Amino acid sequence: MPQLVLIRHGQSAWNLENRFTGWWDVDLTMQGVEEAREAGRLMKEKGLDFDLTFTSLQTRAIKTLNLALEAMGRLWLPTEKDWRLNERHYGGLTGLDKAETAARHGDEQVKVWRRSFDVPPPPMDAGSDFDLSKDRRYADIQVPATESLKDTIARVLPYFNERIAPELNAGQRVLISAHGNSLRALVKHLSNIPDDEITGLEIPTGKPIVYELDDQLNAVERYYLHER
Ligand SMILES: O=C(O)[C@H](O)COP(=O)(O)O
Repeated sequence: MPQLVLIRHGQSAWNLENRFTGWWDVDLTMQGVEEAREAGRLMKEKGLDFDLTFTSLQTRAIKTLNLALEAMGRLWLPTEKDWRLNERHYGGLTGLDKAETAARHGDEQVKVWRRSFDVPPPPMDAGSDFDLSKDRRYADIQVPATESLKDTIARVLPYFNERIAPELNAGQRVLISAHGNSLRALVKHLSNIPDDEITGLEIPTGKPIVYELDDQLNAVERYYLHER
């Protein structure tokens, strides 16, 4: 039975500061580092092991993966990094304080920007302090100006189908370290969750989610490892 584990990065500096982050490359806090190590210890203690790992091009997810693998004695495992596992791009909200933005635009509007399925936040202005279009890691792609969850799914899913699903089908045990919304995209697909329900799913930082999949890669079971 194919085995897939998903983990959202540990607490980041801007999770702590309550700022919209998206593609901006913030580091883990000390708590985030500890969450990642604890996730690795838990996976080892529960007897989980992997053959292949995948992550985004963002420091917080890469570090979470490495800290968890280190705790498992598995830093040597192969890792593929791809921008398509990045967090949803937060557009012009990037860097803003979530509470201040709600005070200015209202809770309802901020809820739409954060949790609607297909309404993207306002686009980022070219040349903004948080514009990553000239970042070397994105030299080969068009960096989005903003993304809804639907837009995020439109790049996460093809990547999953092209690069990850064939490995699962070949019997490889896979660990993916990514972000709240890129993981929502995957959970929506694997667990067949409707558009209007997926936005209610909150994924906590640093808690491994275990998927037991059937041969068509549909979820037989999905659970948080710390709850078993
Ligand atoms: O990008 C961010 O700010 C967070 O990682 C996820 O934000 P959200 O909870 O608003 O989707």
